[in-house]
Amino acid sequence: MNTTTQINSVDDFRRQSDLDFILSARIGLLVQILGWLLIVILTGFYSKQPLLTLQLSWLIIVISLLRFTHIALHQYFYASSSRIWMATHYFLLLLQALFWSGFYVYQINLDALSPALLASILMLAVDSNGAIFSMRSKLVMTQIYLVLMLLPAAAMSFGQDNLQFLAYLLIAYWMYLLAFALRCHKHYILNHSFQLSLMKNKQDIDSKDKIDSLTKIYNRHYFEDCFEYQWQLAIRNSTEIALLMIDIDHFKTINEAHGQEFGDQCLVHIADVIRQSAKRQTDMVIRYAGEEFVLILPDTEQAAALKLAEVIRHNLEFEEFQCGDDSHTITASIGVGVVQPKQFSSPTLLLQIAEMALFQAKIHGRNRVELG
Ligand SMILES: Nc1nc2c(ncn2[C@@H]2O[C@H](COP(=O)(O)OP(=O)(O)OP(=O)(O)O)[C@@H](O)[C@H]2O)c(=O)[nH]1
Repeated sequence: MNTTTQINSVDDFRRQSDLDFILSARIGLLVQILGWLLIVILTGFYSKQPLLTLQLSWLIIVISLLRFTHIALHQYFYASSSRIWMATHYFLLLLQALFWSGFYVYQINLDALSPALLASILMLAVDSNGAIFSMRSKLVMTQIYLVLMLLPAAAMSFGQDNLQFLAYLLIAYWMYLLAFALRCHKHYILNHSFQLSLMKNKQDIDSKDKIDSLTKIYNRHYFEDCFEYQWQLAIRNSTEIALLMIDIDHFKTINEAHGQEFGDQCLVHIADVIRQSAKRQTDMVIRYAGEEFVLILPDTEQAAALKLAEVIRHNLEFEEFQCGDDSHTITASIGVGVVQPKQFSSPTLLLQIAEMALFQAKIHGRNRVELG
């Protein structure tokens, strides 16, 4: 089960803090059941009040089972109804807090110094302390939980002459827990903001490493990384791999006639045309050099590669490029190489074949496709 979502937005953060809140409640559930068993057995509460022990045991078991089921099913239902799911979680959690403070209040009215009362104070202290960490993702909920756990106990102790010291101790403890809760929550937020900024930096670096800033297609650096990989994949699968080397004709003249900005927009348009013409998910469009593009076509035969090269050449020529009032007809020469890579061969081979074919296309008059 994946408990960590990638945090890119406020919604992602809310989802992650909900999940942290839900999942960290699991240990608390065990503590509650164990704590209850120890209290009723070790303090003799069961022998004094067997019927009440059974009734309360049922109650705590039912609440714990409901909470356990709710936590276990979160992966199926949380996504579709996150608010209702969290509201139910809070409700069951607060019910459990009320169980413990109710038990304390009942004890104090029955016998102010019974062993079960002292044990339940210990339980309130242990559980509240554990809650600070497990609920660190939701500060308001932690505070409500502490109020329900400790306020009734403090108020009732205050009302008993011989237990007023306990009321002061509980209030002091409560203050300490509030400060501790604030600190834990602050750390939680800081940790996530740190992760978020790390992830953003990584995404920036990744995209700078791969993507050409002008045309937003893959850059040569990425091409060098992935061409070798595609080559090895083709060897492994015994498939052909095609490479189209596309060079824009007389681009220098375009720059000189219309200016650098027009030339830049022209390159963006060319990248779009190539990207739209190559429709397979596995096809890779790369800006190889200034006005030179490469298209890698994994698992593609010669006839299909030639057909696609012709489509690109045609689309470039017949969609006249327009930028403001200026327009220009773009033509490209395309060299096509297709090979079935053999063990221990180098991908440079395919690159050389396509480059030679491109050279042929240029010397045979440009605006044409040649096979290497
Ligand atoms: N606007 C713009 N021009 C670029 C960019 N990168 C390269 N160029 C220009 O592309 C032109 C390439 O010129 P050449 O290599 O002589 O090729 P060509 O003029 O296209 O001629 P042929 O390829 O022989 O048809 C140069 O003038 C470069 O300045 C760019 O990012 N933006």
